[in-house]
Amino acid sequence: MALPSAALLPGLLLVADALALVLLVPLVPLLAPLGVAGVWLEAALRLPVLVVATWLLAPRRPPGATAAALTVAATPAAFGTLRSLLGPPGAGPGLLAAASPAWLGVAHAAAALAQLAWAAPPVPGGVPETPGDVPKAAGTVWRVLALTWEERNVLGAAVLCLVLAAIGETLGPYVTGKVLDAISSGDGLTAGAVGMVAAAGATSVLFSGCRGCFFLLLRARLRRSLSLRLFSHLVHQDLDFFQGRPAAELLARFSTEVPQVCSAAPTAANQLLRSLGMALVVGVFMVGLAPGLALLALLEVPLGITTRRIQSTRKQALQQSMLEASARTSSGVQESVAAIETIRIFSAEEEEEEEHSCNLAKELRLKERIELELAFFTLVYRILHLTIRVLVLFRSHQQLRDGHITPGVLVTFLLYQDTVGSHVQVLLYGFNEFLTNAAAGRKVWEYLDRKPTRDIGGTREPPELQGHVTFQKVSFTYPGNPEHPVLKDVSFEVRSGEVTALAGPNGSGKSTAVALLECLWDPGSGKVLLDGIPLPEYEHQYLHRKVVLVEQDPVLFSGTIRENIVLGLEHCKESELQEAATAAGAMDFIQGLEQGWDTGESWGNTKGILGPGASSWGWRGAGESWGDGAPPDPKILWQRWESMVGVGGSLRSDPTDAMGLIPQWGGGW
Ligand SMILES: Nc1ncnc2c1ncn2[C@@H]1O[C@H](COP(=O)(O)OP(=O)(O)OP(=O)(O)O)[C@@H](O)[C@H]1O
Repeated sequence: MALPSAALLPGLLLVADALALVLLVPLVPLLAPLGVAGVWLEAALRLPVLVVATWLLAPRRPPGATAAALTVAATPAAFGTLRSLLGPPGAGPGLLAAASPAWLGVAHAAAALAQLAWAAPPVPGGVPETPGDVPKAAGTVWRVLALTWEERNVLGAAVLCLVLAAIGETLGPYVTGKVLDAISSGDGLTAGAVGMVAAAGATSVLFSGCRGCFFLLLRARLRRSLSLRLFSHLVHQDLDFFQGRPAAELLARFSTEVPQVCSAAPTAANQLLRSLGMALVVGVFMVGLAPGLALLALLEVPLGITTRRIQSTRKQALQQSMLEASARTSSGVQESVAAIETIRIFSAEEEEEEEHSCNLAKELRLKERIELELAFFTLVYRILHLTIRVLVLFRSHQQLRDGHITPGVLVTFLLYQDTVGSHVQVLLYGFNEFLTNAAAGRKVWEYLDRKPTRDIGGTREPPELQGHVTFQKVSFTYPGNPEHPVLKDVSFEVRSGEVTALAGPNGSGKSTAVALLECLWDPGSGKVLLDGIPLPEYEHQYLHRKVVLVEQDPVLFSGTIRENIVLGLEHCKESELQEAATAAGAMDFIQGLEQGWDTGESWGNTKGILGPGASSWGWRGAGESWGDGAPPDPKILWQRWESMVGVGGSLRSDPTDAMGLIPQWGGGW
């Protein structure tokens, strides 16, 4: 049985390293006197050999092979550095090439353990699996950065303000110190000195404000751009994309994930750039003051990064499950609100309550888990910080005793260490948040990657249509139910100027035939022809202006009556609008309304038109008994729920819910 390449990797690295060390033995007399620099030089020389060795595993080279080679090369050097910093006086770092072969084994075992902790943080148990298709979109971080780059003007302005505000902040104490020096040297308080302090303060305040404003603007623009892109992608998807995918799940992407993804880069840039700059500058000062102590103190950075990395991977997994769990809770609420009549008829209120309570409990468990892990990792990080602090104090005590540093240097160093510590904290936390927020967009990117498969690129727009429909040996199976063919070799004709009815038992495929005629689906085999031309050859908008469907349950969009009637008709004239309303018998009813055609600016207003008059239009729920007025529309209830509990949602209209009767046609194309 062939060993997987990931299992081969440690053995291969061990052999390659042993070979490299044999080659390095002649260099030991040159490297040993260099101390810490020597061990790092040795690591740098071993690294290319190790990296080249991993290429031998191609084409099944495991991901992370270069990182493994890097860890193996750096582990002995890092150990040697620590040993020389903390070990007994005179303890050198020690070259691996000069050590006994057992050290090679120990170094590789330590590196393998570090790799294991980095690469495979234990997957949190008891977390509900993500439903349906697991997010696969890769490169979420790069995609967030690419999205942010599209708003580079605003980003540039924000970063410029950030730099100017940081300069103002840094200059403030410096200028204040200079003024104090001038006062103490007897020059007195000059207008110039006061002006400098005021200018530094004003610069800091002004640009801090602008910085915040530009980052907020950036976030808003990113949100608009990503929401728009996602929406236009969704409305062009094939219908099978929407099958079995609750609307609330899709809406959760808009209400939760899009804002989270769009806040990733602005928040990170705002926090991280400043902290990175400050940490680097102060870190350089620390190295200048006491290099040995600085190396020891700065050990906190890689160890902190490792801890945060493990935490981040676990948090991302938990958060993904949390997002899925909230999407499921939302779709449960939406379903219950939409199907309230059915629930009432079956007196299933308690079952629904129970299910909702179960969904909420799952969410709560995940939330608790996230918070517990946060507390645990904060504790680990604090212990790490404290340990490094104690080690620095211990080492500085030795250096003070030996006269390598003065008490003044020690105090300055410890103050710097605090500053760097707080900025490193922000860096690690901010970076972790950035990764988590960027990862929240996996499903959004996955949706954006999905291309519709149906071709709607027809071009025919004949000036005249007879309206002669032919079904030629049409067979069709819904993609969501491939086992159950709905239409098998169906052929019939519908002639222009005649009223034709399709009759058949429930589920025999009447609505499906109408959906095929509306070009909502492509037949699996056979053809649907209009005037002898297959439907896909007609231009999309042209076809849908000519082939019209009146559903049993019309969908009412938010907006005015006028907007609902002219939906999809770009240049509809007033006379055509009135003609359509008169033909539908709705003219008197519309004219009787206080705001006429403009009634229903929002869903709240449409309540007023759900009356006996409206019921003749077949508006759902009209005139039913819901207490003292019109029935509360599920959409309104859902919106209220959304604003109350902070989840996204709206109603899904089932596009296949078509009337099983081909309506009157002929002459009116
Ligand atoms: N979107 C869908 N996905 C999978 N199966 C579907 C879908 N829509 C309808 N079906 C199935 O296809 C079959 C035909 O449904 P269709 O609605 O076309 O029948 P119908 O004759 O119009 O029924 P009715 O008289 O009840 O309206 C049924 O078995 C139905 O369950």
